[in-house]
Amino acid sequence: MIEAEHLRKRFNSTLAVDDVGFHIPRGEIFGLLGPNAAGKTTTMRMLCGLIAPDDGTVRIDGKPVQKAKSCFGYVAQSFGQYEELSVIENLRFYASMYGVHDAERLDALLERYALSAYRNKRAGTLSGGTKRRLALACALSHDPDVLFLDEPTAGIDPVTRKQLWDDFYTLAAAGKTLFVTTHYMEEAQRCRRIAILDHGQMIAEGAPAAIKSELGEVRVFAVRVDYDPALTAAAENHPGIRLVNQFGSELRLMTMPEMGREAVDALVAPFAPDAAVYETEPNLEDVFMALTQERR
Ligand SMILES: Nc1ncnc2c1ncn2[C@@H]1O[C@H](COP(=O)(O)OP(=O)(O)OP(=O)(O)O)[C@@H](O)[C@H]1O
Repeated sequence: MIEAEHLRKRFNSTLAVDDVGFHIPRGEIFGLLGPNAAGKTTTMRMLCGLIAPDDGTVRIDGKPVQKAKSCFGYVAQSFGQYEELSVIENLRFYASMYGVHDAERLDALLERYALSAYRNKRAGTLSGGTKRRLALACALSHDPDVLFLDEPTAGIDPVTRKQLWDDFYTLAAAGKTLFVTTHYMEEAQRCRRIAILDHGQMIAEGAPAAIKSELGEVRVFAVRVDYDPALTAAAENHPGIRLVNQFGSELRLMTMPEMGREAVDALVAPFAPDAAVYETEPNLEDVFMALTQERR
């Protein structure tokens, strides 16, 4: 449904996107993950035809992107609706841009995205979650096959985020293709496939579970210990450790395969003699941090 090949975009001295491509079939939710300034938004804007690539091609449903605009909807990172207009006025406006004047369809969208109660409220007065639902309803007003969502749940609480994701799954199950950029591991984990972008380059692509194999042979140990700067420094300076990451009361250590349990115990003991240490599987955050930090 989305075919992008060898995309490249430069802004003055910054090579924002460097030879990026992917093929995304109908009905898939594809996530583009990367740190700040990795090139996610620039990639998405090229996919939508909002900016032209310096190199490379984009086809949506087999058509060049400029001829496929009615096939997709775009939800920008920042609220793109008119704050002074009411919810229904915004929806009518977006629908009319695509030649849709079907009042029943718009009422159904308000109902579907729990917006009926806010029908005549000014968009600027809505909560963050309700604004996201309005943006989604506007992007879907012409019933597109593809939806581009730029950080769709940034700044949204976990309950509202889950509700939005339930909506995304419903759309994918109905055959829509969703392309999502995100910083959140939990969100990336929900995608069928993801690509990790760093400094404009794709450094990994695949199903979230499969992408862990990009790390090669590593072991991950979790130490039940509160943050201790001395232990963290010792771990960071240890030649057998690839990644050190504190999560609340758990210190995660990604080690080279030859560094085993005894060596981790020996490292931790002088700082936290009673701390429980156990071996675990790498999670997506471990993969993301290791791949992006090592490039730095
Ligand atoms: N219009 C522009 N003019 C100049 N530089 C730009 C422009 N748009 C993006 N860039 C640069 O291109 C690089 C990639 O930016 P982009 O916004 O695509 O990254 P991102 O991964 O979406 O980041 P974030 O997660 O912070 O939104 C950055 O260095 C940014 O400063």
